[in-house]
This record gives sequence, C-alpha cells and structure tokens, in this order.
Amino acid sequence: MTAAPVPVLLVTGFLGAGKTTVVNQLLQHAGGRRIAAVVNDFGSINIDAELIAGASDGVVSLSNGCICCSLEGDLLRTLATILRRDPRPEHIVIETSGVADPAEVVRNLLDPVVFREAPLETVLCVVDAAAPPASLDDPLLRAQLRSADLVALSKTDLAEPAAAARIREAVRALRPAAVVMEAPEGRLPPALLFPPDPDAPHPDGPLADGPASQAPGGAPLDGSAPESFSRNRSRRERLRGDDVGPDGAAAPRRPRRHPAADRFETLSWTSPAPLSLPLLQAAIGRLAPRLARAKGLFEAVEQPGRQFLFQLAGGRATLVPAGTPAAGRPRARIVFIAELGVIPPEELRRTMEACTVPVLGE
Ligand SMILES: Nc1nc2c(ncn2[C@@H]2O[C@H](COP(=O)(O)OP(=O)(O)OP(=O)(O)O)[C@@H](O)[C@H]2O)c(=O)[nH]1
Repeated sequence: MTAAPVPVLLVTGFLGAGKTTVVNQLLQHAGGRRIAAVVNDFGSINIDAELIAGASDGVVSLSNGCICCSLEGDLLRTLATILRRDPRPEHIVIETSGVADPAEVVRNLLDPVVFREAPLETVLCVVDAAAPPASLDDPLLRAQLRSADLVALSKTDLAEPAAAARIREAVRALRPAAVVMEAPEGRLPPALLFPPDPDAPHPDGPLADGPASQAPGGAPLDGSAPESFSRNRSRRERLRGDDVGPDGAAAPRRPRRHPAADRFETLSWTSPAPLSLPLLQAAIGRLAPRLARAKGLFEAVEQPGRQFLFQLAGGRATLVPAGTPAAGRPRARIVFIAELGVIPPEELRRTMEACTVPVLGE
C-alpha cells in the first residue's frame, strides 16, 4: 500500500513579519493533526527552531543559509526524512527565512518526485500591517507576495486602522488572486491552512475538522467564505494549470531571480556572560536604525536564573520572559540581520561585548 501524500504549507514573509508567530499558533491549535515543522533561519543560531520546538514534535531546523539558494538540497533531504517518520505526519509546515524568495522554494517543491509525496498545497505570506505602506515597494516582499495563495496581515493590533487598510488595498492590488485575512498575534483558522483533500469524502462538508468560524483566526477580508479558499484555490489544481506541464512534470525553470541575494547579512553573537538590561537597551537604541531584524535569547544580570527573548522587528523592540536558561548554552545568543556592509562586524561585537557583565567567581 502506498502512503498518502503529505500536503505542504509554505510560510513566507519579510524579516520580522510574524511568520514564527503564525506557525506557533498553528501548531498550538493543530487539533490533533500530526504536523512536522521545518524552520529556516538565515543565521547560524536558529532561534526560531527553539521558539517552535515546544509546540511541535519534531521541528527540523535548517540554519546558516537560505533554503531558496544554498540549502535547497538540505530541504529536499529533510522532507525525505520527515516522510519516513513512523507515524507519518499528516501535514508539513515549512517556514522560510525572511530573506527567502519563495518562488525558488516552490520550484524545488514542484519536482515531480517530491510533489507526488509532499504536494505543495498552500503558500502563505505574512505581511506586517503596521509597516509603512512603502514597505510593499520592497522587491523581496513583492516577490514573496507574488507566490502567495493566502496573505495573513499580522500586527493589526498595532496598526492605525487607516494605515492597515492602505496596506490591505496595496496587497490586494499586488496579488489579486490571494485571499487576504487578518491574523492578529498569528491567529488564522487552521482549517484554512490545512484544507481537507477535496477528493476525499467529508461527512460534514468541506471543513469537516471544524468550521473556520470556530477557529481562532479572523474572517477573510474580501467577504468570501473561507471554504472557497480551500476548495477552489488548491495549489495542486492551480499548479496543474500554470506551473505543471500536461504530463504532470514541472514546467521548465525560468531564469533564477534572487531579490535577496547579496543584500542582507547575518551577524550572530554569543556570550558566556549575562547582559545588563540598561546597557543592552542603550546598545540596541544605537544599532536599531541600521538593523533589519534582530532576535535572541539571553540571561540578564539583574534577574539571574531567568531567560529573556529579545526581538527587534519593524523598528519595534520587545523583551519577554522565556523560561529558564538551558544548561550548556551561551548565556546570550543574538542574531542580527542588516543590509550588507551597514554594520561592521567588529563594531557590533564591541557594542555587544560592552553590554556583558562578568559574574564574580566564574
Ligand atoms: N503586537 C503584535 N506583535 C506581533 C504580531 N505578530 C508577530 N508579532 C511580534 O513581531 C515580532 C516578530 O515576529 P516573528 O513571528 O518572530 O516574525 P518572523 O517573520 O518569524 O521573523 P523572522 O523570520 O525572524 O524574520 C515578535 O516580537 C512577535 O511577537 C501581532 O499580530 N501583534
């Protein structure tokens, strides 16, 4: 007996848009579905995998490169390993890094052998609704949107309603084929993202595993019924139409575009010493205007025995408690992403070293 195909949800979106938040929500509201997650962080420290690890059994992290270019082989090998798991997962979620062009990943997933076993079902693009509308002029974000079947507007709680409406209209204009939904704090109806197989019989209609209205996310913004997405916009069907040839083979590859190539660099910094909160705050204040994104876990000298999660996204810095520190790990691990050459690594290292406080007796 051949195993049933395992549909793939590909999550894309710009640096700090809210992809991990959506994936975490999804895994926490999986409703008993077996979901395998693959997370790609651009830097050598995969913070995302750690943030998701608690929510999924078997998160696979692909780090120190981008799955749209240098890690494409790793992605396909990882999928093969996941498909051999016993029991086999029912869904696979792949979170791309914020610098990935999903078109490249989509093309890899369209390989006929991969597609047969792990068909790409949905491409979800997370867009920061609180970002200035000019952010949609970014070529990388536009490339991410062009691949999307479903667009989730994150951070609607932070956005001015008028500004969020402008972002929504701009998204619709850029990608009219996509369903646009609000996803405050990452909340989306899981039934939308894991649509039941349209060919399979469903006793209670198309969303037999729970109507979208009962799920935690918002309603589609275009007024359409959520099931119209899962039934009519199946990527499998669309691909049969546009990207897959009549014999089922993937269409010839178009020339590769890398809107992100040579644009961003990741600077990973670790320290065996804890950090001073006021010194860190001052350092981030100085660095933030030149940073595209930062995130990390660290211990603060003011609150020993606790760990904090630091995030800088869309110019906003946040700090939240993140449990107790793991033994054997550096006490501070922070990933900084900036446009190439904007922050000299030595300056970053000096700035961050100045935030550390050696602990007496260690
Ligand atoms: N207020 C608010 N904050 C959000 C929302 N969604 C995400 N965030 C915050 O935005 C920051 C970035 O969120 P992530 O989910 O890590 O973003 P990401 O797209 O995975 O980031 P990278 O892949 O690392 O670039 C975090 O501090 C989140 O807590 C939201 O709907 N509302």
